[in-house]
Amino acid sequence: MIDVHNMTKKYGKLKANDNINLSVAAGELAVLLGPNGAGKSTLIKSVCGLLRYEGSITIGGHENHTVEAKRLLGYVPEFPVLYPMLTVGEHLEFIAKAYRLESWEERAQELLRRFELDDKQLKLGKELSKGMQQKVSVCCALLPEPKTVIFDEPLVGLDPHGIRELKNLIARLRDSGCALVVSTHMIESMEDNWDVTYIMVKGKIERVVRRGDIAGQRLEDVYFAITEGQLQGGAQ
Ligand SMILES: Nc1ncnc2c1ncn2[C@@H]1O[C@H](COP(=O)(O)OP(=O)(O)OP(=O)(O)O)[C@@H](O)[C@H]1O
Repeated sequence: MIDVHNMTKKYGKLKANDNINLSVAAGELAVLLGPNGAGKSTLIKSVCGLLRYEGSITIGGHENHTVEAKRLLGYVPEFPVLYPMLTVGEHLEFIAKAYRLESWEERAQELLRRFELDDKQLKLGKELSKGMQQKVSVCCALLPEPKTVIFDEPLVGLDPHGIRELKNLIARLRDSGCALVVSTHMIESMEDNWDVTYIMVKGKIERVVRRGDIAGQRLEDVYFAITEGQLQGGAQ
């Protein structure tokens, strides 16, 4: 569903993403790990068509800037961007109209209930706390029932109820055949559900780890072995 092929993104002379190859199939959850500045958000923004890059990125076989690709893709950014003067309910209505959804109201209510926002529907974007904004951002991304969803640090700022709900929702999306990418520093939060993990260091994919490859080991331990080894390697 998501295919990144020989993708490089430069900011001036800096290669924030250096010849990245990544592939996520339907029903697969890919975790993206890496130290601060490794290039995770740059990769995610490139996949979502928000940055220019060299190489190729397709979603469901469609070049990622096409309408067909965008219809398949949901994106939960690291920092939620809401319209300050739209209410919570109006955000969902806006998405429904933009995607020309039919019979969306029931789903919208279910999403809002799940994240305890059903009594906040008349609140304006600018009146919401950071965590509430994050929850609205998740509801907006999932309302069109995308076949691929990309989450950039989705659990940051959520309360314990929100964290549990989002983790359950991510597991359900995976079971229902969605291709998922989750970038996170909270490695333990994904221990139960991941299929493949891409570990990024200094703009490159340093290691691709499949669950079966590390039987008995914790993902966190694998991560430190690779990234701390790299830091020592970098000093050579
Ligand atoms: N708009 C920009 N202009 C110039 N350099 C940028 C820009 N955005 C990111 N960078 C640089 O690109 C590199 C990768 O940044 P990126 O935000 O992708 O890392 P990250 O892995 O998501 O980090 P974090 O875990 O801190 O969110 C960093 O060196 C960063 O300074």
